[in-house]
Amino acid sequence: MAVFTPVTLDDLTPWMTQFPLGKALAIKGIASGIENSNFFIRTEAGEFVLTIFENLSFEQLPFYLKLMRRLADHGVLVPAPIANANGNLVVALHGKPAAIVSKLEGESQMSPLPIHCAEVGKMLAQMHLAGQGFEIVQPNLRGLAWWHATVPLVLPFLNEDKQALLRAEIHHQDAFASTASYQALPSGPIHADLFRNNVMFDGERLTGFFDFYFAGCDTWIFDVAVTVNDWCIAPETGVLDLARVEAMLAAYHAVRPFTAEEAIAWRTMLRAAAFRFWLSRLYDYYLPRDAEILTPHDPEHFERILRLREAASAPALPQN
Ligand SMILES: Nc1ncnc2c1ncn2[C@@H]1O[C@H](COP(=O)(O)OP(=O)(O)OP(=O)(O)O)[C@@H](O)[C@H]1O
Ligand SMILES: N[C@@H](CCO)C(=O)O
Repeated sequence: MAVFTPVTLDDLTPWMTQFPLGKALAIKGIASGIENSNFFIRTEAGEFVLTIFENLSFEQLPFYLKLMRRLADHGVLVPAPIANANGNLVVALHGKPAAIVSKLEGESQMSPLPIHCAEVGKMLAQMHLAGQGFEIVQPNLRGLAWWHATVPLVLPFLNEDKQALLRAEIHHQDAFASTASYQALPSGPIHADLFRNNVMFDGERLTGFFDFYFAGCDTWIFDVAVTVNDWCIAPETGVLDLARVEAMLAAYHAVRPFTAEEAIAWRTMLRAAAFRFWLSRLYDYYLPRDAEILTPHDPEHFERILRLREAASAPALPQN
């Protein structure tokens, strides 16, 4: 159950009159998802998704909604936010921020083949390029500063071995973040959570990226690493599947060539991407917010991946 704020058709009908979508005809809560209240809605203009944001504020939301609007306008397949009569993309519903976006066709591909990974790599590169020059700068709120704030909170729950791993990795990431190679990495708005459950496919055709609510400004190569660490692994072990890694990286590189600094950063970024989700999963596991996280994700999955990425060299990035 992921509807924290219920909405009925009677609630929706007067609220919808501010949107150019005709009359509201039906509303249905979406069961999956752990962050927000999501609904499929049908209006005279078609099918849409209504989201009520449970944790993000009115101040934070324009970054995400305007970014999605910009990406959609540049031909990147993402849900297009719908503005109300005053041009606002975020409007209060039951006292909380809410937005309507277009509904993507298709479903998540949880057992991707190299062809799916290539589609994701290509669209990810297109997304990075389309985000260049985006006027709102909001940092990745799960970046280095958040890691430093969060590591001390989870350390008391961990055994010595895990504590040592967490400490050593944040030290390694700090050291790399101060290098000239890191400073030279291309950056801009990134999705930052492009897991398989945040992409839709219709067969082999990618129909869209969604769930942009962890997006922020950070290095593009970190976004690639997050994506590879979920799409291109054996799910039980976290070991990289070379055919899928190569398919994703080659497709990305064909649209937006990797730089020499990114090749230097690659292995550290794969570790950073594993570390980020190990840490957030530890935090959600040991310090859950109210009753919202009903089934916390398994932290050990990303601990395993971090250990693997530390121990073994990563497949090289393509270079021109
Ligand atoms: N624009 C959209 N088009 C089609 N389906 C959507 C769209 N947005 C959300 N959904 C559906 O709603 C579900 C939950 O959405 P979403 O993943 O954004 O929720 P969430 O609360 O942020 O969850 P989580 O953080 O666990 O991913 C998705 O798995 C998807 O099936
Ligand atoms: N993708 C995150 C959840 C937040 O969307 C995880 O698997 O830990």
